[in-house]
Amino acid sequence: MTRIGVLDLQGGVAEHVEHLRRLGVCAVRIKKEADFEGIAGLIIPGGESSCISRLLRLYGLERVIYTHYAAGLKLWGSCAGAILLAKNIIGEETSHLALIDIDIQRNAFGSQLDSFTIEEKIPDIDENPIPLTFIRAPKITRLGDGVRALLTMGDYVAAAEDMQTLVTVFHPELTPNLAFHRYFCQKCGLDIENKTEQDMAFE
Ligand SMILES: NC(=O)CC[C@H](N)C(=O)O
Repeated sequence: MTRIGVLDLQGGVAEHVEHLRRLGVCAVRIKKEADFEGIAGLIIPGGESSCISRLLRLYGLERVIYTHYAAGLKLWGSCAGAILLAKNIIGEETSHLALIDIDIQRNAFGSQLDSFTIEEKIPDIDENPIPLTFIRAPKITRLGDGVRALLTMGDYVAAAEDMQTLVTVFHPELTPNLAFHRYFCQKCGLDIENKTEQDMAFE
């Protein structure tokens, strides 16, 4: 179980695969049930949550995710992925996978034009500030029991986790920084060396 899957239906797949590769982790593009074999974690990338949700159902992958989740698969949803994993989407009647007890508000910052990148220190993730890119990002507005905030910003939470699932409303895969990918791989039980980004750039 040393591989990490990236759900490859729509959205920012290649960027996650590249970040995992830079960490020396075997990344698997997940398109069908057989691809889940031997993965310790699954990244659900950013993109368009309604589109990814439709494709998940079309290809029968919701059931496969539930089965593997029940067997211990770790999950990370970035942006649209976080929306897909949330138990409750504000203003919508139904949720999608509903595997982490949070409320989330879609498109909470406005349109694509209101995208931005900031740097924040997130002590649980890395000792150095991490660049965070928000693109039509949601806001996490409630955390349920067993869910803890990794980054709170004013009136919303931007990153959170429970025992099995990590959610970020921003896109670590769109910056050169590897801290969130390293953290997720460690959450999945992978033995990631603590190499710096500079070390890896010269490999
Ligand atoms: N960058 C993103 O993943 C945007 C998410 C998108 N606004 C949605 O609702 O799915």
